[in-house]
Amino acid sequence: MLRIAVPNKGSLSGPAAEMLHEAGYQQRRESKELRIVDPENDVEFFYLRPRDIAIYVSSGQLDIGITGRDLLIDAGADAEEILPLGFARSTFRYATKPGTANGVTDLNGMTVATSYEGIVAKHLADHGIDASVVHLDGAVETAIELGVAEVIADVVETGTSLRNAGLAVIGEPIMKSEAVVIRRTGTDGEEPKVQQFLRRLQGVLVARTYVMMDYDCRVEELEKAVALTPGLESPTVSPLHNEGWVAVRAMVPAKEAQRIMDDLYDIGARAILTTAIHACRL
Ligand SMILES: Nc1ncnc2c1ncn2[C@@H]1O[C@H](COP(=O)(O)OP(=O)(O)OP(=O)(O)O)[C@@H](O)[C@H]1O
Ligand SMILES: O=P(O)(O)OC[C@H]1O[C@H](OP(=O)(O)OP(=O)(O)O)[C@H](O)[C@@H]1O
Ligand SMILES: [Mg+2]
Repeated sequence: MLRIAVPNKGSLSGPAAEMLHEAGYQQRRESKELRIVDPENDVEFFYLRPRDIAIYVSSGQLDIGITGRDLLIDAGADAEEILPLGFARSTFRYATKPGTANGVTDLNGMTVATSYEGIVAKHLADHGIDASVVHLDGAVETAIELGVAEVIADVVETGTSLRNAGLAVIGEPIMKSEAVVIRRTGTDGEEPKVQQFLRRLQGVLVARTYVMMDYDCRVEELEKAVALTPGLESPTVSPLHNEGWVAVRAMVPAKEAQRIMDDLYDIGARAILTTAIHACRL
């Protein structure tokens, strides 16, 4: 049975449960459940603190886990990313009151407050900066106002928390993060159960980002039309009863669907329609 760690709380837990549900896996019914077995899919889910997931996976007790890239790196555990999942996107950045510093090279001798001590200590060391790091559990934006630090390093999503605290980011992002699937470093990547789990999640990602597009066009315009809708492998082209016309079917990125429909219309395609993809195996 595949043993999988999933976040039990915080920004990652809701979207992770939703994605697993879309991939056909049973999920817990109430938030106090710490572990459930999904016998039909031969999987057991362990609901753990997102920050701890890399540690459990690196210990070898659990096969794979879902966590944030930033949390994985911060843990410094023996685990590696195998599939980015496209949700819980954020950047990790330094921020100060305006006028305190302009970038990491100005941080010598300062104190940096953060919940991600592993990332920050390494980043400072990599840049040869001698600064102190104070570990706080959360709400680190307040640390500057209360005199605990001159600088913070924290997750930034919309930037609202920083603005509310009168802080501004400095320097380049330390890293970009999103939810990721992880496994113990160096484990067998070909394990069929793991591969099947990854294929299911990839199927959800594709179903979320692509739509199916169908249209009719004149044979003379087919090459131009196919250039607009190349599909993943190649589009399906079927003859129509009316001679000189074909029907074309291809997957297109959902974000570009409206523009592609306009372009197809302009070259004479008609009856252009899109349908949602519910599930997929590439
Ligand atoms: N607005 C956000 N706030 C916090 N984390 C976010 C946000 N957007 C994305 N994330 C990602 O979610 C993960 C942090 O989740 P975690 O559960 O540890 O903290 P949280 O969502 O702040 O919850 P809590 O503060 O209740 O512990 C990180 O990978 C982080 O990059
Ligand atoms: O850029 P934003 O959209 O404002 O999001 C980022 C903020 O959200 C998180 O805090 P959270 O609310 O989880 O509280 P915490 O700091 O106590 O974890 C994070 O630590 C930042 O403070
Ligand atoms: Mg938080």
